[in-house]
Amino acid sequence: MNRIPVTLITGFLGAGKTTLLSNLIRTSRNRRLAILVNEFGEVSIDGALLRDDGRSADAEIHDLPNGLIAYGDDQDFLPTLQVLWARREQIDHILIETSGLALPTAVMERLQGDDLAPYFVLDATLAVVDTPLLLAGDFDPATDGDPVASLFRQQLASADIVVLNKIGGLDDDALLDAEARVRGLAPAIRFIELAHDARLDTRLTLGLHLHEVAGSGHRHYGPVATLPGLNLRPLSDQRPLDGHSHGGLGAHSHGLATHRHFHEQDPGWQSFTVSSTEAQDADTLRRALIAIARCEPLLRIKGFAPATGGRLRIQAVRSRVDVQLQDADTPVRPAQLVCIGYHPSRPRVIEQLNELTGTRWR
Ligand SMILES: Nc1nc2c(ncn2[C@@H]2O[C@H](COP(=O)(O)OP(=O)(O)OP(=O)(O)O)[C@@H](O)[C@H]2O)c(=O)[nH]1
Repeated sequence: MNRIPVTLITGFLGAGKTTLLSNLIRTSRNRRLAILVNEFGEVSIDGALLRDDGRSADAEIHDLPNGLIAYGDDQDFLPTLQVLWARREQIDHILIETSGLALPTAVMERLQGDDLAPYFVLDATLAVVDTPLLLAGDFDPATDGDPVASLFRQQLASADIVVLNKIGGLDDDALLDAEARVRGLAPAIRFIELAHDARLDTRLTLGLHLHEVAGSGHRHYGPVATLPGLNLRPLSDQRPLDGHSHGGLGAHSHGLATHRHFHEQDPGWQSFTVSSTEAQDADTLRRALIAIARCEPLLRIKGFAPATGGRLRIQAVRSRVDVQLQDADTPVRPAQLVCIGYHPSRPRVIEQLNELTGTRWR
């Protein structure tokens, strides 16, 4: 029985995961793809973007609303995979985009559990990196336990492949510097790939079989027993995955219950949606969002807004804000902006949007 290969795409907020996926869908016409998109925030923007791009003809998109896909209380992951397995004749490969605030290890663990391992096989885990932000030191820890730096590092450490994205305009020295930083943060990374404009060759991305061992049914991710140089075995009451290494912690063993704490969301990370029914002017909105991103602890803003002659598509990563007018026949709907940050204030964002755009937000 052929298992369905699964590729995980992880990476910090705004690194370019959805853009990369969109490009992969477009260039993988010979593979039938199922895409699971998992976002932090109650409104799904990424699934809409993938569908909107009109490139999803050969791919089916599933939005998974729980920002922590496959974590302890996620009720959607298993049923979704069961549905996909039931339709396996129509699916060649599954791609899962984790939220920018999740670790991929929860999915990796679930895939290797007894209920899924006979049917699915992890192909590879890719971590997408916003290279200019990496080079600017935005992921260097500001303080001990800095939430951005520590999540970024754990995401890299969980991956097989790091994809350096947004590299247009970077010279060789900058790329070597980025590679050295990645290797310093995650020495066990197997490959580093360069994505020009969020484009990767599908041959370097899908069908890599990085987690298969010839001649055996399947192997578990990172069991202590197979860590290089370690002659350890999982304890008798542990499943093999219980002993694995987390970024920065080194190899260690612990039970599944203790394991959970690594996957719990830091409550400081918050997402909220602001909306407006009034038409927005692209330039005014862009300037307003730049000003807001500079004074509020927001790391990501994305969504849509109505405008005269069409609708605006808004994408902001920190204070880099992109507002694009899309053609008039896309349906106009109330503006919905998903804002994600570390202890951001919704009332302050609304107050500033009202003031800076001259329109009413709530
Ligand atoms: N210049 C440039 N911009 C890029 C590239 N890749 C993505 N972007 C832009 O970066 C922004 C975020 O891209 P997304 O693909 O939505 O990022 P993401 O990682 O899916 O974001 P979250 O799901 O919110 O974590 C968008 O404005 C993209 O157009 C790239 O290679 N070069």
